Amino acid sequence: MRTVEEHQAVVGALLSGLPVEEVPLTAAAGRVVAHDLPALVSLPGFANSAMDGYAARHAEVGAASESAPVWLPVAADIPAGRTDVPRLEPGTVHRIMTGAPLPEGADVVVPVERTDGATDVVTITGSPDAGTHLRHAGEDIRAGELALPAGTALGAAQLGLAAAVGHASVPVRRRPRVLVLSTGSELVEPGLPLQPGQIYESNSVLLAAAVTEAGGEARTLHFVPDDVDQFLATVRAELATADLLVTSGGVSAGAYEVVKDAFRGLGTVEFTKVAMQPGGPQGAGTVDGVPVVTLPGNPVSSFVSFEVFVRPALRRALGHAAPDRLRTTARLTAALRSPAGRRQFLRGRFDGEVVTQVGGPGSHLVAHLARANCLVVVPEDVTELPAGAEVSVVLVEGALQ
Ligand SMILES: Nc1nc2c(c(=O)[nH]1)N[C@H]1C(S)=C(S)[C@@H](COP(=O)(O)OP(=O)(O)OC[C@H]3O[C@@H](n4cnc5c(N)ncnc54)[C@H](O)[C@@H]3O)O[C@H]1N2
Ligand code: MOO
Repeated sequence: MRTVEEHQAVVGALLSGLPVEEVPLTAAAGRVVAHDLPALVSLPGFANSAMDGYAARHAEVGAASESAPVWLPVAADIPAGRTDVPRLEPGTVHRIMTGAPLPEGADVVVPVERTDGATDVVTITGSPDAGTHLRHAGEDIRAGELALPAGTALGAAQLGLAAAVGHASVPVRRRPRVLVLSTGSELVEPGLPLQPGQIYESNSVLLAAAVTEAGGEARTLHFVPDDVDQFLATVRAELATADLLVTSGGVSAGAYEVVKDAFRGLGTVEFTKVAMQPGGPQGAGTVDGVPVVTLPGNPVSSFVSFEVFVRPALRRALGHAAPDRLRTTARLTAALRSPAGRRQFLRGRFDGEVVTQVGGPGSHLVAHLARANCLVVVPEDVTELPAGAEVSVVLVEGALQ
């Protein structure tokens, strides 16, 4: 039996770094920066005002108060975007707006609230300290400094920064194209009537969503019954355009294990057992040179196997600096048991402090899975944990929501 880490290494080795493409910022949400991106300009690009008010010399306005106002002529008006800013001559102020370039000679901005707002001669009834409400050139980042290191995931803030420092597009790794194929003669498309003994096919929806969330481009093939020829024909019709094929079902010990039966003959996919639960029966290899990972059919097993093996491999191929989920430790609200010799990935709900198991260990409990926001990891050599014990928790999608 393989350890979790051994099988992670096998799956990880199947996928290599994806080619780099340049995409416009508007299409780059969720992608991963492929090369270090420097700032093309400094931020701020020039000294500017942080407030709407009056650019002044502190020596001339610092003593202003309600009882002893200071009156000064307004020599210029500087809205944001003005490019020809005159120098601030002694004995004058400039009306200035937030983000507008600070005139040379000014060392304070008096907010409009501390004035009468006049545009000819302004009455100043108070002043902040020298240097207040000024933003300095380059205080956030300087031109040439590293803005976004390779491996950064592009969320809202990172995309905003990329634009702010002057990039119109970003180099990112191409999304891996992942084929998803469910197997099982009991499966029926949701929306159609069920006969006794049939169930709705759910793994392809689950896995395709997981692929997308991991940064891949999922293509769901129509599920196939437990028929080796039909399965192989379906796979081969599409495989050439894929970076990875993920199958579900047909890998355990029964009489109709379509995935195992179809791929074992090729000699390029290895079927094995991993010391974990759920997700014991696993397979990985290549078919016609294309990486293939065969996940067990129980929905929770498919989900957990994807989380443990496929997601980190996809994210590594995408160049993520942090391919793994965030983990934390939390205390259990109730005791639990775990089988010896297998790492358990129990479903849990973490509230930011403690964690509660959601449902039992059964890998068919998909409704309970949908209520969980984390996986509680119980090591192979631990069989019992009391309430209050500290456990390792993997925060899966929706954690803390
Ligand atoms: N004698 C043994 N039986 C089983 C073993 C074993 O070692 N010896 N392993 C068990 C474990 S653990 C798992 S996990 C499952 C894995 O089985 P398969 O990968 O072959 O999956 P199936 O038998 O096709 O299905 C299992 C279960 O999941 C349902 N299923 C399958 N595909 C879907 C789908 N696309 N959508 C929704 N539900 C699906 C299926 O109806 C079964 O109930 O084997 C155990 N048995
Ligand atoms: O190991 Mo299976 O994946 O529990 O249900």
